Amino acid sequence: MTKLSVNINKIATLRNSRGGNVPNLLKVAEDVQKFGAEGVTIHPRPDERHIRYQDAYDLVQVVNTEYNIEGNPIPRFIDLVLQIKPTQVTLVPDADDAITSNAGWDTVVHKDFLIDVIAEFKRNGIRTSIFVDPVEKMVEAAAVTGTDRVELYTEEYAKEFQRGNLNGISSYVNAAIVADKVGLGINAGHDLSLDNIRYFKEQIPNLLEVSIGHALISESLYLGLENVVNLYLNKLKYDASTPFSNFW
Ligand SMILES: CC(=O)[C@@H](O)[C@H](O)COP(=O)(O)O
Ligand SMILES: NCC(=O)COP(=O)(O)O
Repeated sequence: MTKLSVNINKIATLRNSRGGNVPNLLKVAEDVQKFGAEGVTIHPRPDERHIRYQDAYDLVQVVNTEYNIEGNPIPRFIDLVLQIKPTQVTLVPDADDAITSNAGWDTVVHKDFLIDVIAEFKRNGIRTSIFVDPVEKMVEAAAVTGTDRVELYTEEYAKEFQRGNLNGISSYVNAAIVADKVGLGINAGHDLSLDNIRYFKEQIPNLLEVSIGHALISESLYLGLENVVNLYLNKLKYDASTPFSNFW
């Protein structure tokens, strides 16, 4: 079975744009789990432009499914993860100024560093995953680091799928076969959506988990828009000349 972990970064982005607590991040985390999501993902970045480090601590009270924390293992991030001890940590090599994650690890070049960080997380009972491009060599080298899983970076797949190129899946299928061979579990994420998720899952049956944020939150807006516009219209039906017109 493939677990769905909902990335709630975008909820924090929206909240931070006004400085208050709307939308309420903890309530959204509670709700997505109530609606069936099997995990909650956050990706705090050093500038805290969306998820704040304090959010990561606060979420501990409400995440009762799998808690996945993603990020670049700089010292502050490592400390945060070791204090919280989430279900899983996903290591992503993103630059401080990256708008979003834009590359997987070079697991060959960074092998020694990854071995050390992963050992530390695993000593603390935290499952580990490394964000990688669907490149066989990177998956093979990931296995050497001792990680439990890799997360396949799916932006390229999503782009090709949108162009109508179903062959865009082939490097992912190969990477998944290699991961299986070297004993790594397979997660996937980035730009997965209602449009492209089914084909991905069909082609990679041993997919353990997907983390989805940007599209899922956007789709929730689109799919909820009609309902909310109508709720407002109903509220506005009140007419002062017939004071009881809004009572039904
Ligand atoms: C690793 C990955 O692909 C996601 O964590 C993605 O980076 C989400 O982060 P943003 O919500 O900041 O785009
Ligand atoms: N690990 C991927 C993730 O958490 C969500 O990425 P996206 O759906 O926001 O592109």
